[in-house]
Amino acid sequence: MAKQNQTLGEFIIENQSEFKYSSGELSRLINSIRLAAKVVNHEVNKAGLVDIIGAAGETNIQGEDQQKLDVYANDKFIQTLTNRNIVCGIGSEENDDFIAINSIDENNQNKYVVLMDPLDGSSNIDVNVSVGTIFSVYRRITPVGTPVTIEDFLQKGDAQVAAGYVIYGTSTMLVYTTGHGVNGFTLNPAIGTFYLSHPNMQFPETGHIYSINEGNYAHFPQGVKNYIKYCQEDEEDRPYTSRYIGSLVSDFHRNLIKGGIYIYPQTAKAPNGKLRLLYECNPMAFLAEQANGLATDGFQRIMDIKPTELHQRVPIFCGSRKMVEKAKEFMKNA
Ligand SMILES: O=P(O)(O)OC[C@H]1O[C@](O)(COP(=O)(O)O)[C@@H](O)[C@@H]1O
Ligand SMILES: [Mg+2]
Ligand SMILES: [Mg+2]
Repeated sequence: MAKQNQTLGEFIIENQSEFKYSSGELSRLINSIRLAAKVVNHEVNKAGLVDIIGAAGETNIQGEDQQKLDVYANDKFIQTLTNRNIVCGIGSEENDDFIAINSIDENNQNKYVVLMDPLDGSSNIDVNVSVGTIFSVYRRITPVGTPVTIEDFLQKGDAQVAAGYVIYGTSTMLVYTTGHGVNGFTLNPAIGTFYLSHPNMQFPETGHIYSINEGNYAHFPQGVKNYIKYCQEDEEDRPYTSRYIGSLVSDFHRNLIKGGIYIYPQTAKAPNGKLRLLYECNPMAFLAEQANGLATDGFQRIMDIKPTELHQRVPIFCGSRKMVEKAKEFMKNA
């Protein structure tokens, strides 16, 4: 039973037995994410100083200019996970291909793969708006003792054993699930410890906030246009409030606490939307469903989608159950 203000370390140990493969390895993996989050948090908090902000001068496989903090966060998470001798592979937004990692004994004994978005909301780094890190964890499907392959990464979201995010905002929080509900931990920067501040987080059944980049309105599918009109109508408990931070983690986190829906749909320009299935949409979908919410691509559950590529994109409708169901209705009837 989660105890308020329990430390993250205590919580991990106490809940280890809940996990069917519990051998302490997943706990060590979550602990290494905790460590990397603290290191990155320290750097993010300085994201006004000249040597921290701005572009790193490289472009990633998505064609985006990598920010210095994208690269820094990527390096820190890869380093920390590798040092813990716990993962056999990492897939990252900032690396074209997956990174195979052999166990220290060089017999490919590690069982987990991690997919991550090391710095989410990169466009907000230089303007002092909250950003995040997103992670998703799977057990490998190829035999232990052999090198990891792309198949270990292209698993449906339903096979995730853990997922979560770190939000670097007014406070720094780590929010995650291992399939037994969603819990949020706040970092006390003075002593560098995460404390359980948000036990058993739940999406309110419905809400009054919709989050979508309306700047793309002209290019949205008719179903999305109709749903936005519905949100803006002067009927019943509407109009809803439009809130869009432009960092998926921050928009998701606000809606998780207050009730709301986040939508990044397909557009005429981006027929599969913008967000990446493996390290943005699947982890948020696992969290959403574990918190009594929903996540679809407008038609089917995100976690039912069989991935085909490491960096594939999908449309996403995610948040309070009744709001996502309503949006789905509009997509179906458009
Ligand atoms: O500026 P847009 O097109 O609205 O996109 C914003 C979305 O893109 C993202 O920034 C993509 O994530 P990255 O910053 O990790 O590339 C999301 O966090 C955010 O919700
Ligand atoms: Mg992102
Ligand atoms: Mg990113």
